[in-house]
Amino acid sequence: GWGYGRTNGPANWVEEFPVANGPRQSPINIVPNEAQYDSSLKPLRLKYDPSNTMGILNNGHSFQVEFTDDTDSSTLTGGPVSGTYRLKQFHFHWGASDDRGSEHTVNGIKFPCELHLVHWNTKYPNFGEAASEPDGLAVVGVFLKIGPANPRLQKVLDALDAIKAKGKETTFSNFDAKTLLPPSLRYWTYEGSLTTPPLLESVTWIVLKEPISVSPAQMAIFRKLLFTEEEEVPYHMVDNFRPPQPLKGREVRASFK
Ligand SMILES: C[C@]12CCc3c(ccc4cc(OS(N)(=O)=O)ccc34)[C@H]1CC[C@@H]2OS(N)(=O)=O
Ligand SMILES: [Zn+2]
Repeated sequence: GWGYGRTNGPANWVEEFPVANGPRQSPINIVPNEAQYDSSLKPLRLKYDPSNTMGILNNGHSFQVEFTDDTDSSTLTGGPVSGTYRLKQFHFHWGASDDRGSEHTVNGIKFPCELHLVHWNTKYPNFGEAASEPDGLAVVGVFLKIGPANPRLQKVLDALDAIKAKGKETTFSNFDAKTLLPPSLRYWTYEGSLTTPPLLESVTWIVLKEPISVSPAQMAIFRKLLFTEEEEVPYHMVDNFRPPQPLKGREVRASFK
């Protein structure tokens, strides 16, 4: 199956997923000077209920914290979207070293890690259905920048020992995803896709301008995870990011001047 290696990585995905060369692929390089300030963009409204936290899973490509999505208690509204989008999961992408790891870049700058909070449009019956609609998903991207250790991130990192190998999951409860957001919710937004197969072109991307901090020691904890299953030859889960894709004429809007 697909992965991030030399023979099954982002350059090969088009063989099985031809949409990889589609008109609205993600991630992209964001050039702030070319982003159009749009005064009609509304403030982003994120309301997360910690009691919706279900568990934490190593899916072999990243790890994700999953939320129950049967009510409107953890939602994204406002911002560039209309309607209500429910939080389904959040996950990360990171590098083998602190000089790379993010999917989106800013003026070509890579961050060591990028957080994605994945939400689906409640005008569709469920997450899977929404994922195949052009306005089905809204993903909030948050850059992580090397700095002081992030105490809110630490609660997630402390759970990783229990999900070291692909397919492992464990209980994880009462996590307030809001604590992973920076003070400012100023954002860039553009129409894009999933950044992993099936690369569906169903995502309204909302990339926050302000990063949150992560320490080098905390980055080392991400890198102890494995892409591989317990019985297999172990490969560390690192460099699980897709590089920026062609903009193909898309506009990137800014919620701020
Ligand atoms: C399409 C699907 C739902 C969404 C989804 C999928 C796969 C990879 C994904 C990667 C993401 O990561 S990212 N970096 O934010 O893009 C975000 C969402 C993803 C499948 C899984 C179930 C749905 O498939 S389905 N229709 O039920 O069979
Ligand atoms: Zn992602």
